[in-house]
Amino acid sequence: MTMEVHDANPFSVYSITSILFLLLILFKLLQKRGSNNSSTNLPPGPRTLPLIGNLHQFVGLLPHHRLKIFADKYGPLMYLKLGEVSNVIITSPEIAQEIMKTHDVNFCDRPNVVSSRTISYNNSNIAFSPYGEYWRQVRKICTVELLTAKRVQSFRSIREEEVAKLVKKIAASEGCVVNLSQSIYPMTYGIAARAAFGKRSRYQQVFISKIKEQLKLMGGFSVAELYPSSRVLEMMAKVKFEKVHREVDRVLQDIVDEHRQRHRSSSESEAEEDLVDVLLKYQQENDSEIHLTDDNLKSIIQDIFTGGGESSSSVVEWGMSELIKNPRMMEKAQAEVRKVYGEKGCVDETKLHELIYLKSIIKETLRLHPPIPLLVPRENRERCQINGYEIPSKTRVIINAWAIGRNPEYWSEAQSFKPERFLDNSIDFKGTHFEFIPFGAGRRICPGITFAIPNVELPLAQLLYHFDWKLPNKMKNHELEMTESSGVSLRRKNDLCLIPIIPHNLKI
Ligand code: HEM
Repeated sequence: MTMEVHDANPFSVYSITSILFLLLILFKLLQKRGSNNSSTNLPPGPRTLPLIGNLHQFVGLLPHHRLKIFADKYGPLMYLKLGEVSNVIITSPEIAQEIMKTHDVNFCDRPNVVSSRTISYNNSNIAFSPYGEYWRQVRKICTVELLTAKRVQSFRSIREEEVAKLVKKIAASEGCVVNLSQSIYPMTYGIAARAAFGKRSRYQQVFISKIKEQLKLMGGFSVAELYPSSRVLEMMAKVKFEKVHREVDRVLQDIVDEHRQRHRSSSESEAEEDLVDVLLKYQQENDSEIHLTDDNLKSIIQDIFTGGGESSSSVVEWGMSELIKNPRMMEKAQAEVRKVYGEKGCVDETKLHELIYLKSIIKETLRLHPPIPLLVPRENRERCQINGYEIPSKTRVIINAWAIGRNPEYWSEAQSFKPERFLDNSIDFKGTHFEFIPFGAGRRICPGITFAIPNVELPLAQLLYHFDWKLPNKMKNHELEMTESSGVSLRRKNDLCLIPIIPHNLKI
C-alpha cells in the first residue's frame, strides 16, 4: 500500500521559503475550512506552530521514529498537526483495538487526498476508496475472486519459476559480492506481474518501471496533502501525479485490451487464468451488483500489483539482514530447511508448512520491520471519544505499528531479533493480536496475506537452502548496518550486499 507519510525530509520537494511565502498569502486569502477542531479535550501532544503545526519536528528523522519519541513523552494517544491537517497517533495495542475493533466502522474511511485520487482513478481502488457500498463490493471481488487460497495456489508454478530464476542468477555469481536487495525486488515484482497479467504480456517490464516511478512519487510528504484547503497546491500536485499516472494508465489499458482480445480468440482453462482475466470475466458476467468500469478494474490491478511487489520484498530483505546479523539463527534456519528438503534435493512449495522456525523468523521480521510501519491512514466519520479524549470528525488516524511491535510492555527484549518468541505461543498477524499488526486489523485489514506469505517463505527457504552467506570486506556479522530508509515500504537504506557460497554437498 502506498499512501502513508514516509519521507524523512518533508521539505525536499519544494523550497521551504517559497512554500511558506505562498502559504502565508493563501492563508490570508482563503477562509480556513470548517474543520471541527474547537474541542478543548483533544489528546495531548507537542506544541504546534502557526501554519506548519508540528511539521518542523519531522526534519531529519523517519516519521515512525519521530512519532515513537513523541509517544514516549505524550502517551499512546496523541494529537498533532501536520500543516493544517489534524492527526491522532496511536501507539498502544489497547487504543489500536479501540480504533480497529470497537470503533472500526467509524474509523473505516481513508483520507481523500490528491495523490491517491489522481493515481487511483478517483479512489476507485480497494485501498483508498471510502468506506461504503463500492468499497464493500470491490473488497469482496478481491477476497472471493482474486486472492482466495485456491487462486493463490494456482500461482504456485509462477512463484517457483521466478524464485528459481533468482537462485540461478545468484549461483552464477558464487564467491562474488551480490546485491541481494537489487535481486529480490525484481523477483517479487515479477511474481506479482505474472499473477496479474499472465506469462505472455509484453507490457510487463514497462509496467513495472512505470509503477516504480509512480511509487517513488508517492513516497514522500506531499505539501498539497498537508494544506488541503489550498486549491493552488492541489493543482500543482495534480499536475505532478497526473503526468506519471497517464503513462501507467496507458500501459494498463494496453494490458486490459490485450487480454480482452485474447479472451475472444481462445478458450483458456481456468488454471491459466491471470487476475486481469478474472476481473474481465467478472465485468462481463456480473451485472447484478456493481458494474466494473475499465478504470475500476485498472485501479484494482494497481492495488494487487503494488501490494504484491513491494511489501513482500521488504520482508525478504530484512529477514536476510537479520539472519546475517544473527549467525546462530541463520544456521538453525538452514538446518531446518536442508533437513526438510534434503531428500528432495530442491525446494518447492510442498513442504513449506513444515518450516516452523522459518515461519517464526518471518513473524519476528514483521514485528521489527513492518513494511508499512504507519499502516495506511484512516479517518473517522463522526466525532467520538477514545480513552476519555475527544476525536473530532475527519481526523486523520495514524497507527504506529512499528512502535507497537517494539513496545517493551508487550515484548521482552523488544529491540532484539528473537524468532523463538513465536515458537511457543499462538500470536499471529491476522488482526486479533493488537500488539502485532503488520497487516493492520478490522474491516480494512490487508486482504493480501495469503498471497504475501508464500512470496516471502519460498524465496527465504531457497536462499537458505542453496547458499551459505558471507559479508564482503571481512565485515563482521554484528557490523551490518540496519538503517531504514523512507519510501513506500520500509527498506534498507543501504542495499544488502552479500557473498553466496554453495555448500559442497549441494554443488551440482
Ligand atoms: C508482507 C506483505 C504485506 C504487508 C505487510 C501489507 C500490509 C498492509 C497494511 C498494513 C494495510 C492497511 C491495513 C489497515 O488499514 O488496517 C494493507 C492494505 C491492503 N493491502 Fe496489503 N500488505 C502486504 C501484501 C499485500 C498483497 C500481496 C496484496 C495483494 C495481492 C495486498 C493488498 C492490499 C490491499 C488491496 C489493501 C487495502 C485494503 C482496504 O483498504 O480495504 N497487500 N496492507
